[in-house]
Amino acid sequence: MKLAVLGAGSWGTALAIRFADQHQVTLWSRDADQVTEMQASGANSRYLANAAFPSTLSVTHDLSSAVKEAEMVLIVTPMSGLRSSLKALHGMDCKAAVLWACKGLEAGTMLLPHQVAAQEMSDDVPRGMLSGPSFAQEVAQGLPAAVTIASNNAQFARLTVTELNTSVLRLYASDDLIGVEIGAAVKNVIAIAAGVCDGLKLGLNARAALLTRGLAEMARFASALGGKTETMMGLAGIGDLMLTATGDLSRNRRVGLLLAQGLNLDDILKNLGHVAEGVPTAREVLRQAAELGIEMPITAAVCKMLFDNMPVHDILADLMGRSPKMESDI
Ligand SMILES: NC(=O)C1=CN([C@@H]2O[C@H](COP(=O)(O)OP(=O)(O)OC[C@H]3O[C@@H](n4cnc5c(N)ncnc54)[C@H](O)[C@@H]3O)[C@@H](O)[C@H]2O)C=CC1
Ligand SMILES: O=C(CO)COP(=O)(O)O
Repeated sequence: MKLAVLGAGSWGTALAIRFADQHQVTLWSRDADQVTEMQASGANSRYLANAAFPSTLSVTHDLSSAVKEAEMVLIVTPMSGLRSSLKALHGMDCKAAVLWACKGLEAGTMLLPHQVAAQEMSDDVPRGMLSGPSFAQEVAQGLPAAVTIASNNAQFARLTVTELNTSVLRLYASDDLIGVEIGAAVKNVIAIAAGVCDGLKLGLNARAALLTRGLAEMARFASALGGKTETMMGLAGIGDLMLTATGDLSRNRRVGLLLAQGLNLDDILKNLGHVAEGVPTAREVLRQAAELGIEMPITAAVCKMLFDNMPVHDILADLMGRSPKMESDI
C-alpha cells in the first residue's frame, strides 16, 4: 500500500518508520529546512533521535506530491493541526482514506477529531483513529506494542488492521470511535495529574487511587458523549492511561512532574520541545463536562493547577475533602 504520513514530529516519524517495513511511505513535514536535514541524514534528529529511515521511506515538503498516489493518509500532527490538514486534503480533492492519531479535543470548539473531520471531509471518504499505548521511541525501535484503529465504519476498521498489522505493532479494530477518541484525550489530562502526584511524592497508594478515579472520569465522559464505557477497559482507555501516567517518556506526565517542582507552565511548555496535548485539552474537557452536567474533579483540579495558579496543596485538600459517595456512581 502507498501511505502518506502528515506531521514529522516524534509520532509521525515513528509510524512512518514502522509502516515502511511493509509499505511505501512518504513522510510530509511543513518545515522545509527539517525536510532538507532529514533527507541528508536519513533520520529525524530533532524529534526522534537514533531511528534511521528505511529505504522505503521518503520525506517531502510538498503536500500534493505526498498524497497524490496515497491510498491512505495518516494525520499525525498535534490536534491543533488536524483541521488545517483535513482542509488541505479536501482542497486537493484527495480521496484516500484518512486515519488521524491526534489525541485531544480541539481548542476553542471542544470538538473530538471525528467531529472536526465531519466538518472538513466529504462523507464518502473512509476515516478513523489510531490510538493506544505507544511511545514513539519504542515503536521506532521495533519494540512490541499494540494499538487500536477505530472507525464508525467497522468494516473499514477491520480491513485497515489487516492491511497495516505488523509483527511488532499489533493492531486491533474497534467500532467505538467516540470512546477511543475520548480515551486518547482524557488520559493525557489524568497523566498530568499523575505527574504532579509523583512529583510531590504522595505515594503509590495515592497514584493508584488517582488513576482509578481518573478512569472513572474517562468512562463518565465517554458515556455522556455516546461512547462505550467498555472501551475504557481497552488499549485506548486504561492501556494508554497506564502508559502515559506512569511512563517517564510521557510529555504530559513530565508537565505534571515539573509543575510539582513549582515551575511555571509557560516555561515548562517552552522547554518541553514537544506538544503536551493534555494542557489545551483539559480546559475543553472541563467546559464540555459542565455543558453535559457531569462531574470531573480530577480534570477540574488539573485546570486549577494549569490555568488558575492555585497552590497544589489547596487543590489536593479540595479533592480529598469531597464528600464520600458510592464508588459505582458514574
Ligand atoms: N509521541 C508519541 O509517543 C505519541 C504521540 N501521539 C499524538 O500524536 C500527535 C503528534 O504528537 P508528536 O508527534 O509526539 O508531537 P511532536 O511535538 O513530537 O511533533 C509535532 C510535529 O507536528 C508539527 N506540526 C505542528 N503543528 C502542525 C500543523 N498545524 N500542521 C502540520 N504540522 C504541524 C510540528 O512541526 C512537529 O513536527 C499528538 O496529538 C500526540 O498526542 C500519539 C501517540 C504517541
Ligand atoms: O500518547 C502517548 C503514548 O500513547 C504519548 O504520550 P505523551 O504525549 O504524554 O508523551
